[in-house]
Amino acid sequence: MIRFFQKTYAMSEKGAKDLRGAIIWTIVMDLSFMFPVVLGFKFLDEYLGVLLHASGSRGSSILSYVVMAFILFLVMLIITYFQYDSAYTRIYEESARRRISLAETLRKLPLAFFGKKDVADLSSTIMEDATQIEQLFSHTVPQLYAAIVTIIIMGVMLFLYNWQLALAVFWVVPVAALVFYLSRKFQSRSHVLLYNLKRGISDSIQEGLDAIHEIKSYNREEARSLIINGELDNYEETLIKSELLTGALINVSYAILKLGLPSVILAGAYLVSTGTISIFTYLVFLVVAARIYNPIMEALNNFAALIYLNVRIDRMKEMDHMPRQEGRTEFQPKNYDIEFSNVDFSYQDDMQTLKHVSFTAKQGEVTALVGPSGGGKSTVAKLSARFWDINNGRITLGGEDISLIDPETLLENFSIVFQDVTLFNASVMDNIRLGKKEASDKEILQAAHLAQCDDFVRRLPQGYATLIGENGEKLSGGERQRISIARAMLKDAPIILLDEATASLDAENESKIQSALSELIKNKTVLIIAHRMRTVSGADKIVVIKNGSIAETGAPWELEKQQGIFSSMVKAQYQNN
Ligand SMILES: Nc1ncnc2c1ncn2[C@@H]1O[C@H](COP(=O)(O)OP(=O)(O)OP(=O)(O)O)[C@@H](O)[C@H]1O
Repeated sequence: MIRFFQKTYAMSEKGAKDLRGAIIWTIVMDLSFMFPVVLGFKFLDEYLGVLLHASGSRGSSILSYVVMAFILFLVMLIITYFQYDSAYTRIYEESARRRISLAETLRKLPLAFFGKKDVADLSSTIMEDATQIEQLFSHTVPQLYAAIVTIIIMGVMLFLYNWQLALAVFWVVPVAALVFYLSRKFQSRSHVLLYNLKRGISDSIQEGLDAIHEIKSYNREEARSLIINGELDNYEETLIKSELLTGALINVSYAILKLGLPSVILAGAYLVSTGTISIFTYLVFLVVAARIYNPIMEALNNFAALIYLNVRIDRMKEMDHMPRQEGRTEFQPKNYDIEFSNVDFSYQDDMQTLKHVSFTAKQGEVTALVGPSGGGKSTVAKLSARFWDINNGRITLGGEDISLIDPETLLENFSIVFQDVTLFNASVMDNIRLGKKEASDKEILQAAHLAQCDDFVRRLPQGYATLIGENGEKLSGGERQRISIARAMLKDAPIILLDEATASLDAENESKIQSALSELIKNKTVLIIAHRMRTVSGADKIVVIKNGSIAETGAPWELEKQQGIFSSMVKAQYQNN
């Protein structure tokens, strides 16, 4: 049973055990709700038995019934407490565990996985889905399983008591369940459809918000609204259709269940008239028939909710089964040379991005990746830090295969300065501190100074304590980049990955960043994505990447002599300047 719950509901072992406990307590609670009915019948049997089936005998006093009722009330109270504790407290604990485990999964996914589209989707899986699931687990699931077991127990007891009337009570249940079962396929399909539509809408909204500047500057607000409105209309239409059909099927099931009571009335009256059963038995079944269909309807309702749960659980399982990046957490390389040997890589199955890429970026040297746009420079740089795992070949750091090293451990050795700097709505100081969380204020100020941040920070209202807005919106591109360089300085990792995209900066800013960078890269393994040939002349080694393959490699002066791609790029750039 534990295994079944773990597999079906993507639960931890402890969570599955707690769910079993919640179900057992809910069964006990459901059965305990029959205590007053049983006591009532015993009372009726004793006091009115003579009238009903000529066998009553007054054994107990009314006071003893009051005492028994009080004791039963206390027992029911205790049972309800345990049911509450098992269904709510523990299931919510499992929910917390589930969220933590999803967050852990995210940590182990390749960095490249976190495209903008997926981030909206992932946060909705962690927050919204996990909340829905926790509600279903605390209410629906224990109630459903408990209702099934309770109804079976009561059914067996009623059949043993009188099979003809039990048949009159229960014939409707399999028929109603059959209608429900037949509708299950439809419900399940429409829930998957609705869920995916909803995910699509949140992606579109997220995308719209992310690109709000572009949308406004190109006057695309109306077109964008039309797209989102269209998606919302489609969702609404599908939702109404699904609700109508699901509602209709559920109501057919309810209507069938409602035939149960008239069946008992008719069959009971007939059996009493033929003297097959006593009026007392008839009464018992009438009371049972009046009470039993509500829990069955509830069970059917819960069953419908469970179908919805499955869609969400499947999404969680999908996340759980995504390929994770794992590896050794101890890593002491003998040096920091990065070596690519025959590396093949593709983002999508049908398109190879890198083909047989081999080169070495040596420690203490600057290796510049150059080549036409879209050739694969950024891809090579990111692969060296294991943002993705490669398809073929080997990438080593200090002779050790990086695919065997835990990505977080590996990244401790990298300082990365890319074009798209991410800043947080915190102070300048705290944004730089991201490079080394235990750094003292003095170290941070030193790194900021080296990265030429002092002059622009001085102009900010509270200096280094100024909050810089969502993703540093109050700063210019060059200022953001210098903060990113300060972070890298502070981290002082042995390998530097640098996207030297400073072409958009003015001359003063550019020279400041260049001097900051020259401080940063001293004595490190430096892999630089170079856009300007001027800066590349100082590199120790050039690797020209074109169409995903290495076209040329060597020292700048060697390549200039070859009159190949590199030399024509250098010439083209000088002609343009
Ligand atoms: N996340 C991604 N998913 C799918 N394809 C991608 C992804 N990132 C890059 N590509 C594709 O891989 C190829 C190489 O891209 P890459 O960014 O490595 O080139 P690049 O040489 O750095 O270009 P640029 O100089 O313009 O920055 C391109 O065809 C690009 O469209």
